[in-house]
Amino acid sequence: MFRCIVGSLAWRLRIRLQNRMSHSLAAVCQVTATPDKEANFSACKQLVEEAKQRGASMVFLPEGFDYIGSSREETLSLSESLTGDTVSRYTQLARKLDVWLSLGGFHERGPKWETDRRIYNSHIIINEKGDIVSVYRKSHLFDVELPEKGVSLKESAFTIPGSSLVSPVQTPIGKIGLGICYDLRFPELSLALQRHGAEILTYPSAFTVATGAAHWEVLLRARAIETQCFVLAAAQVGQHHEKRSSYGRALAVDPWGEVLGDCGGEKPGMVLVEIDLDKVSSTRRNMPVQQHRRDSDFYDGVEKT
Ligand SMILES: O=C(O)CNC(=O)[C@H](CS)NC(=O)CCC(=O)C(=O)O
Repeated sequence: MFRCIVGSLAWRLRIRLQNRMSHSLAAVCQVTATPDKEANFSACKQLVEEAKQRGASMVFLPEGFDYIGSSREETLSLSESLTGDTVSRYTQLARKLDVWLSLGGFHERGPKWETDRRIYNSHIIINEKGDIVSVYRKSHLFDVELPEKGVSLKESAFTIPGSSLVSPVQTPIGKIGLGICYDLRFPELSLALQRHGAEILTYPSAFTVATGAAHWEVLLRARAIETQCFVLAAAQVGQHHEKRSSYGRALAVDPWGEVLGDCGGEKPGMVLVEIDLDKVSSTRRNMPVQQHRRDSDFYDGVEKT
């Protein structure tokens, strides 16, 4: 009798632990998108299926998962609305596989598309039922010229900046704050999301090779350390077309700043990482930087000398 009770308790505990583990596995992916939307969907679908099979409850795809265009014209003409074919295929995939998705940067036609032909760069969260639960539109646009590094991109030539941050989303792996790529360079954004309750920050990206080599890992780890959040960054890797390549190294970082997973800089793939939210609470408890932060007046007011 006693052994039976102990046995049954142990069994239940094991199931509880297993559930907890399997509910907190995240798959952070990297892909090489091209202008071919069909091929991109099929490559991403394969990654999502594999991630699900390996136990992930949420899968992260990078900025430009839908496509990377080879000219401004092509980028614009391939864009769709949230009700278009591409997003609807992903909502069906999420429902069929019973998995959450972060679609890191969708080329979304703007509200006045017919007249101005402008798009948003939108990070979409889809739940396991296939509902869109959040859309964040990239608010810092990458208009950067680095002549000595061969980088010249002007995102604002075709993209409208989003007008606000969005509330962190409750998911099976934790509360997720949404950013996109270049947003990573603005700690104000990550701190604001942390203040609004984020436990995990996400920066799906298509970093250039030159800026990635210099800044990618440092920035991601810094954002994790400052906010004491997990940071998940799906990435584009390799050559998209004759004019553009991306740095890769999709990364998962824990709240202490340790790299938990790294997809490398070579080819498409994924890393599976356990999101243990106890790491968030213990890191914040042991070093309460958010409580030590002074109010914004303090940093605004510099004493005159
Ligand atoms: O253009 C598309 O289709 C998708 N969007 C992008 O690839 C964006 C805008 S050009 N890329 C970045 O923000 C790179 C940032 C970067 O490399 C850095 O901050 O160093």
